Amino acid sequence: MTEITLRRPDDWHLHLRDGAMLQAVTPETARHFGRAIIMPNLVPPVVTGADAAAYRSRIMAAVPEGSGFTPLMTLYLTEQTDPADVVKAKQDGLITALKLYPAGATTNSASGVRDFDKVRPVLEAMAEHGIPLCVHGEVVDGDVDIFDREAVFIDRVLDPIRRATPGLKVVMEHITTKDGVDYARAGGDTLGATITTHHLVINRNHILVGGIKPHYYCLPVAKRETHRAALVEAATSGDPSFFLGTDSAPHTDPNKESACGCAGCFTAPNTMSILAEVFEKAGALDKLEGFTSLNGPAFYGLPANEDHITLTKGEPVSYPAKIDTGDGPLTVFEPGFPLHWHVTEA
Ligand SMILES: NC(=O)N[C@@H](CC(=O)O)C(=O)O
Ligand SMILES: [Zn+2]
Ligand SMILES: [Zn+2]
Repeated sequence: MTEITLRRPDDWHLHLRDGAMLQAVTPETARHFGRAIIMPNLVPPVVTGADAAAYRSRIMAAVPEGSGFTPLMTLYLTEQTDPADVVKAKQDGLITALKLYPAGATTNSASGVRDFDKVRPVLEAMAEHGIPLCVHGEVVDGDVDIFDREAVFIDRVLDPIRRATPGLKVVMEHITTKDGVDYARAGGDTLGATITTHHLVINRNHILVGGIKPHYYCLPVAKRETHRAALVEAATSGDPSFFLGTDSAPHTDPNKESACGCAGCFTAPNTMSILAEVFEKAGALDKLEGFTSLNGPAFYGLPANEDHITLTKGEPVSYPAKIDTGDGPLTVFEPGFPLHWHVTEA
């Protein structure tokens, strides 16, 4: 096969940031994607319906003219979140989901949840009104090894929350382990999982062997190869529980290439090329559309995009190694293999 046409894809987990970075990265996603779930971990975070409305306007101002890109807004769940504000924001069409960050788990998560009992009324209101909860699924306990934090979160936090709040729709964001795959697969209609582009490509050796590679450092951190293989198997299986959330998470080079570098991989520009390569290698190009364009909308109860994009296979394509932003240079994720597929019509 040398050409493939898909319903226009959506990105169910995306960081656009704010200010100069927002201006630089929004066109990179708007070029190929129809919609994206916009993460609320700004400083300060997007916590109220009014915050989401204001952020949405700033994003729309950065969307290139003629693009049909639609940001789907989320609120950052805190111990102070007011259930009534959440329900009103949903009813006003301002938000699509809420985001749960365990306090301290990842970039800008200081306002996240420490005591899960405190957010129970919000979770109950969300279950009642069909508002999905997107979850960064890692415990933060100092005694839990960073490579085990996802699996422990499922047992200690996620499973109890789901049992206590029947009907709550949950998305396990950016799963990185076979444990995550198995739990998502067994979870029925109210449980979905996003998988990033980079976790389909790298394992922990890519970060650490032959010198430390800060541009491969993200959270949850990439795990050993057996886990990467389980993610590829899940993404390419056609199981509607799994859909694309790139977690494209831009940080400038000085912030990545530092003694204490930020977590996040910037994959917006080349994600579709990388995914086509990964799915082709797995003999599953026919499953790409489900993963990028159909399973996500079905989980969120939204229609798939009406329009299409076409990818064509040819000589290796190159992407800029970096893009310039008003905040400084930003490195584009380098998959480490040639990319033969590129988007020829979008
Ligand atoms: N994934 C990351 O490594 N970083 C994200 C936060 C997140 O999604 O956990 C970021 O905001 O930079
Ligand atoms: Zn996260
Ligand atoms: Zn993220």
